[in-house]
Amino acid sequence: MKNEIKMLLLGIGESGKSTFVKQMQILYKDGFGKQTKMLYRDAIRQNLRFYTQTLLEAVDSLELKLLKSNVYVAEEFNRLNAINTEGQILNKKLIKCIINLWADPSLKITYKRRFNFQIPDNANVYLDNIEDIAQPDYIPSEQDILGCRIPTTGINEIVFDVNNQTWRIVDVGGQRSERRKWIHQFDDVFLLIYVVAINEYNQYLYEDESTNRLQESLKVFNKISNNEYFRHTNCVVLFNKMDLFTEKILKFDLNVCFREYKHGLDIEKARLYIEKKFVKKAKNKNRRIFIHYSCAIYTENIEFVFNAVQRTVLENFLKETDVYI
Ligand SMILES: Nc1nc2c(ncn2[C@@H]2O[C@H](COP(=O)(O)OP(=O)(O)OP(=O)(O)O)[C@@H](O)[C@H]2O)c(=O)[nH]1
Ligand SMILES: [Mg+2]
Repeated sequence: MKNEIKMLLLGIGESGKSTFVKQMQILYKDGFGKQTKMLYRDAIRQNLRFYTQTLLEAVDSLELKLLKSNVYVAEEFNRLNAINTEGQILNKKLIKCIINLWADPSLKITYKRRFNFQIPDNANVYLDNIEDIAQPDYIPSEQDILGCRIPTTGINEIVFDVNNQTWRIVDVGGQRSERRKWIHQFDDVFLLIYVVAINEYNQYLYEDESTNRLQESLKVFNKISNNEYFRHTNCVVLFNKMDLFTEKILKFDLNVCFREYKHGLDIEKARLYIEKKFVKKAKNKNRRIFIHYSCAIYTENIEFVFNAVQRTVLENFLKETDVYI
């Protein structure tokens, strides 16, 4: 095989690229050291404060009312949040405020209507577990770390060996401002993985609240899959966040994203419809596009997907060498 296989992860912001890399760290390297865990602990606490602030702002914009007893709590939260600008600080008063606010029926309703504003679909997990996360001796578990959101700026790389093969996985930031850096990573890519958060069909971009996320992802895939650089590059489209998709698609129709879609609230039909939309974009029919579905926060699932990806690479490598025999 090759000395080193370079695999490039592309996809718009929040699709799950860095989560995939975290899984490689767990599966094929030595997981997370103490120092890294402490960095994630702080980031998780920051996530918690930010989610509460976002929900409070959304309560206002949706014109909902907090319980009378929580009006003061919200003011107190905003005051403390503004003083303690270091996001990782969760003192006792702040913790109490967050617990009370998260228990408020209006925050729960707001969270259910989250497609109207910007908050991740898994924000509830940390909010539900705030008491553990706030403990002074809290050390995040692997699962906590996999759920943590830190947008990538610049380039993030991981190199590891598996089955006598060295892999270099390159992860980039997917938000619009980050995408102009992508081109610097296009050389020598043996395998391109384009990650799509399939559940985001009713959400709008963080950086532009008038653009649907799945539409943006399709547009970016169109450019990438037809880019001269990748004319001969093996390409996997990874439809990620299947756990959130299967839950959401039974409640929210896909026609909010594709107006012509008329198959109703059906997981299989919606999944295949989206898959076809992506496959159709890749015009070069001499190169196969491989499709996989995933839930990047589950280690076993990503192990399974990565094994399948390795088989794909091996088969293609054999085909390529055939040509030279
Ligand atoms: N429930 C669920 N959450 C996921 C899944 N994959 C990723 N996430 C969460 O989605 C959020 C965004 O994931 P990231 O890996 O940071 O996304 P990214 O593509 O690296 O984003 P950028 O760095 O901004 O380009 C994180 O909070 C992850 O925990 C999934 O399959 N299911
Ligand atoms: Mg990232």
